[in-house]
Amino acid sequence: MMAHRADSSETQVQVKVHQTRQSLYLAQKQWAGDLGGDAVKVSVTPPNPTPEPEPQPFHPGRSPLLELTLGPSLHTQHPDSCNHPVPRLIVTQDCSADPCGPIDPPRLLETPSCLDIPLSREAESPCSDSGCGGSPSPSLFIRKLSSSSGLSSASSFEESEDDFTGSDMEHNGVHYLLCSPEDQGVPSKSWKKLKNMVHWSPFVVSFKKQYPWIQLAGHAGNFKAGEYGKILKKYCENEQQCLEWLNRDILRPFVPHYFGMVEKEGETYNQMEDLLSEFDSPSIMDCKMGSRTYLEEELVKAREKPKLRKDMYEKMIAVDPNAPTEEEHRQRAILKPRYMQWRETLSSTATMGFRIEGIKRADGTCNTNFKKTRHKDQVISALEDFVDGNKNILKKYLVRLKELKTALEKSEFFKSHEVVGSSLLFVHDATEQAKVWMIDFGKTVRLPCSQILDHRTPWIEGNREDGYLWGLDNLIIIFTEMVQNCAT
Ligand SMILES: Nc1ncnc2c1ncn2[C@@H]1O[C@H](COP(=O)(O)OP(=O)(O)OP(=O)(O)O)[C@@H](O)[C@H]1O
Ligand SMILES: O=P(O)(O)O[C@@H]1[C@H](O)[C@H](O)[C@@H](OP(=O)(O)O)[C@H](OP(=O)(O)O)[C@H]1O
Repeated sequence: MMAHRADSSETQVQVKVHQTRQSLYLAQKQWAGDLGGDAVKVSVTPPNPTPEPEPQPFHPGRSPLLELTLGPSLHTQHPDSCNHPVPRLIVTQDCSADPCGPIDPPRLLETPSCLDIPLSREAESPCSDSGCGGSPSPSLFIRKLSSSSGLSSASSFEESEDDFTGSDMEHNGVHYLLCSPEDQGVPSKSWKKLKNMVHWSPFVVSFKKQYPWIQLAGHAGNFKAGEYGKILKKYCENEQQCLEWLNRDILRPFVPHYFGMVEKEGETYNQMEDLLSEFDSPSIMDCKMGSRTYLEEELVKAREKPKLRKDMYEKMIAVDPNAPTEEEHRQRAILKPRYMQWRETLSSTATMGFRIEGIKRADGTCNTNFKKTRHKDQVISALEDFVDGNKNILKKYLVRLKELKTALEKSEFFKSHEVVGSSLLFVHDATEQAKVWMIDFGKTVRLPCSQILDHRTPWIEGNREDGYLWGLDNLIIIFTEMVQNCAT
C-alpha cells in the first residue's frame, strides 16, 4: 500500500510503540531530561524498494511552465542573497487536464502579472516565519517533522541544531523499528534516547488514562503535554484569537476546545483540548487544507526582503535533484514562496485543494512520505490504507466532513478569515469511533472588515481566496466514492 512505500529520496521511519507502564514511565523520564541509559533495541531493515508512483508526466504541448516574477525588487542584490541575484519565483504547474488528478481544473495562479497586484496589509501578524509557528529561532533550529528531515512520528520536544544541519539525512530510506526493551529481551531499565528520530510524548503518570500523544506533522518543539486531556502549543497571538472566536462560533464542535494561555518554564502556550484523549490507540491523519499554503503577505515579504533558504533547497533536492533552476543550484538556496509553490504542485494541494501530510496507523506505523502524493488514485490508496478498508469508518468520516462543510458555509469566522496552512485532523480507533477536527490556525488571518471569502474561487493574488472549501468538496467526493466502492 502507498502508506508503506518509501520514496527513494525521502525518509520513511516506522516506529512501533509498545505502551507499557515501563515505557510510559521512561518516556516521562526522558521528558524530564534525565534519561541517559544505553539499552535500546533498534532493528534496521532495508528500505522498501517499491517506489511511489511518479506524477503524470508534464505535457509540454498543453501545459506551459508558468514563470512568475515576484517584482522588481527580487532582481536586486540583497544581503541575504550571498551576493547572487534573487531568483524569480517560478511555478512549475501542469495546467493540463489531469486524467486521474484534479476533480476540477487546477486552480493556481493564472497569469504572470497576478503577483504584481498591490495588496492591503493586515494589522494582525500570523505565526509564520517570524512567529511561533514558523521558522526556528536563530539560536536553535527546529525543523519540521517531515519525511525529508528524518523524523516522521511522535511528539518532539527536544530538538537540537543537529536536526537541522543534515545529520538526520543518514536515516534516509531506512526503516527503524523501535520496540520496548521487554520485547527484545534486554533489560528494561533504561532506554537510550534516539535523538532526532523518536521522541516520546510527555506522559504524566498521574493521568487517569495514560496514552501516547502523537504529533504527526508541523514544527517540532511546538507542543508540550498539558493537564489531562489537554495539550500546550507554543503561544501565537494570532492562533489564540482564532481559537477564542472559533470556540464561540458555529464551528465549535469542529475545533479543539480552547482553555486560555498558560505559562510553563518561562514559555507561554495556548492550552487546548487534546483531540486524541478520547480514543484508544487511535489512527491519525493530518490533511493540510487549501490550494495555497503561504499567505499573501509572505509574498509581499519575499518581494520586499527576499531571503534565500538553504534548508528549503536541501529539502527540495532531497525529493527531486532536478527541481531547482540552474540559478538556484548555483545559490544552493531558494525563496520560501518558491519552495511552498513547488510543494503544492508536487502534491495534491494545487490540483485538489488539500494534501495528506501524515498518517499514523493504530499498529504504530507512521508515514509522512506524501510529498508526491498528488493524483486522486494515490490519495485513495493512502486513505484506504489509513482506514484499513473499514466501510463504517469511511461512512463516519463522510458524515462528519459533510457536517463540517455545512457549518463552514454558515460560519461568521470562516467567511471573514483567510485560512492558510490549517489542517483537518482525522482520528479513529478500533471501536469505529471516527471524527475530524480543524486544527492549526497559526496562519489564519482576519480579512479587512468589508471583505469576505467564499473559499472556492480560484486564487489570484489580492483576492486572498484560500481554496479551503474547494478542497473539502474534493475530499467529500473522494470519501463518497470510497464508501460506494467499499465492499465490506
Ligand atoms: N488539539 C490537538 N489534539 C491532538 N493532536 C494535535 C492537536 N493539535 C495538533 N495536534 C498534532 O500536532 C500536529 C501538528 O499540529 P499543528 O499543525 O497545529 O502544528 P504546527 O507546528 O503549527 O504545524 P505547521 O508547521 O503546519 O504550522 C498535528 O498533525 C497533530 O498530529
Ligand atoms: O513540509 P515541509 O516540506 O517540511 O515544508 C514546510 C511546510 O511547508 C510548512 O507548512 C512551513 O511552515 P509554515 O506553514 O509555518 O510557513 C515550513 O516553513 P518554515 O520552514 O518557514 O517554517 C516549511 O518548511
